[in-house]
Amino acid sequence: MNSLPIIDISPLYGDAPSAWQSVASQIDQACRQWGFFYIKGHPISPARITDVLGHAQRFFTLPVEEKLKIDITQTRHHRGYGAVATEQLDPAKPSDLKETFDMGLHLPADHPDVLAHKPLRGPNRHPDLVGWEPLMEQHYRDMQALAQTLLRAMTLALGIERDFFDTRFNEPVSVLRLIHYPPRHTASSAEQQGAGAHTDYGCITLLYQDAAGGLQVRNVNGQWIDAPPIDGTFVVNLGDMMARWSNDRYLSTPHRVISPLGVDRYSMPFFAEPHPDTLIQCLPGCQDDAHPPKYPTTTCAEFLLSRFADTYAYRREQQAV
Ligand SMILES: O=C(O)CCC(=O)C(=O)O
Ligand SMILES: [Fe+2]
Repeated sequence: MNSLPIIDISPLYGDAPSAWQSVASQIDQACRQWGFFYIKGHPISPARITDVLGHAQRFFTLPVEEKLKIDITQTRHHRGYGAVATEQLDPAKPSDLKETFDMGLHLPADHPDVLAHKPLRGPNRHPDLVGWEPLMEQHYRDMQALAQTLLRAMTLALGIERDFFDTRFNEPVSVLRLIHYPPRHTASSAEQQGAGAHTDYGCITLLYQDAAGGLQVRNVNGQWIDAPPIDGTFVVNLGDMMARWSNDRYLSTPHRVISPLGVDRYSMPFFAEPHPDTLIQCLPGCQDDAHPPKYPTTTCAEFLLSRFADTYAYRREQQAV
């Protein structure tokens, strides 16, 4: 249990339907043992990654007043820039040493959910940088498609209808996040972590990380294992909604980021989360007399909002008014 599995998902893009079964069973095993794995053979090109990363670096080097023009704490629908220490993933540690940009599905002002002031629904808030908006909107769509391909493979392992997730990811609340971890300067400053230990909230997360390193995953024996950058891969992990859906057959595993000494780190997680009204309840194949449902039924939006309130002080303040 010292290194994460690497799964080649290129057969999911070929013509042989039987290849799906083999990829699905590798994913199934990784989800049960780790809740974490790498994928290679995915369709997101290296040129795209370089382009998005270059834009992220350009954005994060802007003066903070410029970035705060799209301050996430001034929104109710979770879009825009989060300055250093906006988020505290581990309540036992200081706030995280990272800055972020979050975007979701762009919904215009006249969309029924926006008119009804539904939480997490609304327009994206992009910085005013040439080429930014079309690139990020395209990347969001491509990451969503990749997530849904993986989820379709997972339906084979979970024994549910092939389109189970597709129907639930209509107008999803998935988030594409860009993160900059400023360098840590002394070994003792490890106390303030880049990202404190946490589990993800959603369904699955696809993470690109640059070459700096620092991501760690807690294995089933409670040891922290490095998840080093591997060229051409994404790190995939399951979030709490998938653990709930699968009655903990699939693991939502704690992880954290220790910022490397003296170097900046950039990463880009894509959090795949379904339509806000989706019921998160134990799947039929994941329960029996010996394994009754462990979690009460909730909805995607209700669950996400309660987790956001745990990690963001500004959201607790918003909910109090
Ligand atoms: O930046 C990373 O490598 C991981 C970030 C993370 O775990 C998160 O944002 O949920
Ligand atoms: Fe995470």
